Amino acid sequence: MAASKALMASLTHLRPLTCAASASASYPTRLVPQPPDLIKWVRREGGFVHRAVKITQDESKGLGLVAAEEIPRGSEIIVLPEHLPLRFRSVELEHEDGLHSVLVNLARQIPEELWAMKLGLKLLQERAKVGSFWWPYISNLPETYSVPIFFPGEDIKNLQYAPLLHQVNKRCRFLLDFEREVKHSLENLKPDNHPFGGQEVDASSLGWAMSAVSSRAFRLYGNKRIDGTHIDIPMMLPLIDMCNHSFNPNAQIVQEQDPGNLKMLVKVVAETAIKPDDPLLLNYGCLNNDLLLLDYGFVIHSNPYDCIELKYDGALLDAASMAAGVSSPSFSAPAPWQQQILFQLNLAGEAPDLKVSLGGTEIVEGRFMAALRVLLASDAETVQNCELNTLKSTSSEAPLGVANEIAAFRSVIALCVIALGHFPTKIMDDEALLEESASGSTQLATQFRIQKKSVIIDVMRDLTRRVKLLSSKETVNC
Ligand SMILES: C[S@@+](CC[C@H](N)C(=O)[O-])C[C@H]1O[C@@H](n2cnc3c(N)ncnc32)[C@H](O)[C@@H]1O
Repeated sequence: MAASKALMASLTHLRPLTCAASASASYPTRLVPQPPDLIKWVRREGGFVHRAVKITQDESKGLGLVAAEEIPRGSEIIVLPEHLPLRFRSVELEHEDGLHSVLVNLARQIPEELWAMKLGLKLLQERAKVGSFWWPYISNLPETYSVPIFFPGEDIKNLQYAPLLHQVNKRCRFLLDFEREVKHSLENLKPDNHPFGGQEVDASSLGWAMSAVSSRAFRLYGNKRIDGTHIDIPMMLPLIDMCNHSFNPNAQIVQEQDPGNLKMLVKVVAETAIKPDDPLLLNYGCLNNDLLLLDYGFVIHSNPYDCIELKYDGALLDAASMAAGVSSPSFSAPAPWQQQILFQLNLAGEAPDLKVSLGGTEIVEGRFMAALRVLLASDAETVQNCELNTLKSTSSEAPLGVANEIAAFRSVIALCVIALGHFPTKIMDDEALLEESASGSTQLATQFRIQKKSVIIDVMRDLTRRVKLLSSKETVNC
């Protein structure tokens, strides 16, 4: 079967666009068994790769780059000339004698939040083309991705966290709908006009391309707008995208103009001195585990940016604050002056944003903190004498008095208890499951939900400490 597929590909000058079933999450195989040497290719194409750079297999992160010898701080590690990054250039595509205007039209149907699919179309096109300039790069890409759109249904449920389930379902639904759109646009196209050389494209190959881009592309400066600001463009950066992620990176990406030809160079520069055998690590962004799992297929233990999302709901908040000892909270029936502040916080009104978060660097999202303080206060004047920014900040010390602050923190603690109770399993059960030889996706889903529960527990700990501290202090008024 595989041999006949390969034969077909060579006869038709095409490469098949399939997405293999996921192997091990940490060791995904590459698109071809022995892909070309990426470092040599980058150098051959006029790029620079520091002699210390080697590609190696990391224990849990797939392939990665390491330094074989010391690299001093500030050194250039990789430099890519302008023609190596892979990007979606609609203007160029439209001018290619109408051949790929199909791609441009398809790209227009992709919602902005799924930008990775747009560049994914270009990646699929290049993957299908024999003789593609980027084949040495594309053949080095993983064959499978550990993102949840490829999880079995049971493991999507195993995430146990509604906001992420919603995002995963949305992406799966999009891929199925988009598959139909793509098939429809490709119907009756002559082979010469077919952007994928006549090959079938389905939800699985679209998912492969979207995940390849979301887990590897970087959003960099593109051309300048008239006002001098730069357009943000996602690009796939050969070799640079072999760097794994850390919130404490030792390297960073910089863009510079080549003084010779004024073209844009993309560089990786050592941010710290890098010791022999150290991995070369970039920071993909201050991302919570939802985004890391959804786009990159991994989660970070004790991620300082991880948070949980809750809906601002008056009835639930009344229940939580009553459980915390507040006698008659007014969350579901705010006074007009309180309602007015909720409007300002966009927690009430015609199109309110009711998503609030706990955890991360803020502990309690500013808008939510202000709402709690205001709704638990009884004196309009004291509240109106306070700046909204002061009310939003957890580091402002009890701006409406100690009793108010304690009631607000206790209400959040009670809310955390309710949120924890919504998870069908306890951390202990999850940890026991991880001890068993569960599949890669079950392990990822389990690690994800353990981290979410840990965020809630950490918020409770932090707020309990604050309540204790406040209880021992005198009343502080704004
Ligand atoms: C830009 S690529 C890096 C190269 C990749 N490891 C490979 O084998 O091609 C990003 C992918 O690397 C893996 N990765 C990067 N940083 C990681 C980390 N800190 N923990 C776990 N996996 C990581 C994830 O699979 C992610 O989707």
